[in-house]
Order: sequence, then C-alpha cells, then structure tokens
Amino acid sequence: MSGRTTALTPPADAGPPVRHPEAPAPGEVIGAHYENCFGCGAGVPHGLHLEVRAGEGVAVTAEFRVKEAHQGAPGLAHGGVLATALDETLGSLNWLTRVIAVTGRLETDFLLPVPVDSVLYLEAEAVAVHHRKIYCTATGRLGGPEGPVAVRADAVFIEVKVEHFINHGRPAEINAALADPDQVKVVRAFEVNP
Ligand SMILES: CCCCCCCCCCCCCC(=O)SCCNC(=O)CCNC(=O)[C@H](O)C(C)(C)COP(=O)(O)OP(=O)(O)OC[C@H]1O[C@@H](n2cnc3c(N)ncnc32)[C@H](O)[C@@H]1OP(=O)(O)O
Repeated sequence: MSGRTTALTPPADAGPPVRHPEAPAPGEVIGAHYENCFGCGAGVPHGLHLEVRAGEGVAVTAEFRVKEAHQGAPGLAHGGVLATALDETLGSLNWLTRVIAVTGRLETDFLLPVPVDSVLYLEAEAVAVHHRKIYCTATGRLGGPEGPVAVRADAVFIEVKVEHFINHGRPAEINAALADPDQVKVVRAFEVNP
C-alpha cells in the first residue's frame, strides 16, 4: 500500500474551486494549450480539435465531432477516444483557476454508443479542491446540450509545477515549446497565479 488516497469523492475538509480573476469570460474560447496536443492542438491531423469555451464559475463546454479516424467498432467512436475528449475538457478547467494540473485518475462510464459524424456536447465542472487535488466531473451528450448522456467521467487532477513537463518531456519537444513565445506566454499566465 502506498498510503495515497486516490478516491474520487472529495474529503470533508475540501474547499470550493476558485475562479481566477483574469479567467476567460463566460462564452470565450479557451485556446489550445499546445499545438501538438491530441485533444486540442491544430497541428495533429487526426486529433480531436476540441474547442473549449469558458462557462460560469469553474465550468467549461466543448464540442467534439467524431471522425472516421476515431473509430473503434465500425462506424462507432473508440472508447479511448471518448475518454480523451472527457479528459481534455476536464483539463481545460485548469485554465479558469490558472493552476497547472495533470490527470491523476479518470473514471469513465460509457452509456450509449457514439456514431461517427455525431457531435458530442461536453460539459465539465470542478467541484472541490483539497491541497493539490482538484475533483471534477464531466458529461458528453449526443447531438447537443439537451441530448442524451452518452459518456460521463469523474476525475482527480493533481497540481504540478511547470518543471513536471520540463523534467519528464522529451527534450526535442520541450526545447521547441520553450523557444516558442506563444507557448511561453501560456506558461507565464500560470506562473503569476497569486
Ligand atoms: C512547457 C510546456 C507546458 C505545458 C503546460 C500545460 C499542460 C497541461 C496538460 C493537460 C493535458 C490534459 C490532461 C492530461 O492528459 S495529463 C497526462 C496524463 N497524466 C499524467 O501523465 C500524470 C502522471 N502521473 C504523475 O506524474 C504523478 O503520479 C502525479 C504528478 C500525478 C502525482 O505525483 P506526485 O509525486 O507529484 O504527488 P504525490 O504522490 O505526492 O501525491 C500528491 C497528492 O495527489 C494524490 N494523488 C496522486 N496520484 C493520484 C492519483 N492517481 N489519483 C488520485 N489522487 C492521486 C495523492 O494521494 C496525494 O494526495 P494526498 O494523499 O496527500 O491527499
């Protein structure tokens, strides 16, 4: 036993997530955090190309159109791709709190098959924070905000420093990212987090 608590239910002394005063306004698109991110980057031809919008509080929405490259069974989205869409949407919540965090645990329910060409309407919300742990939840509805829930997830994200990426990432990509002024701007926004 490691002694780590990996439960998805926040402990009793967890606090509410706090929206950063300079977070994107509700309705505003939260840009991609990295051009080569499979979830949001424009530089990945078969990626999900999720465009996430800030919501009220610490919540976001996103739309994901399932493409042929995302199939598992014939004509249906792969479960791992759907989990990625949920993960990416949940990860975007950190842009509203301006905390850098990575997925520690992601528990996914697949409730309905999701056909190619359908649009999954995703909603995610942070529900609690306990030290470095951020508890959050997401749903994906078929067709639009009123559609039936096809997938859902609960997750715990763990706050990390930017060194997490510098120390663990492959040097070629890390060096390229650090040489890119737009990427550095993304990181700086987090470093001034009060
Ligand atoms: C330059 C480029 C910059 C780019 C920036 C933006 C990128 C954004 C990318 C976003 C992309 C989208 C998203 C992605 O795809 S993120 C990619 C997928 N995720 C990862 O790669 C994470 C890999 N894991 C790790 O690196 C470490 O295990 C981490 C950092 C997570 C913890 O190791 P660390 O040694 O630091 O921490 P600790 O062991 O002292 O634990 C600390 C606390 O956390 C709790 N805990 C730990 N693990 C888990 C768990 N599994 N479930 C629940 N809870 C867990 C633990 O119990 C403890 O709490 P407590 O018991 O004290 O209460």
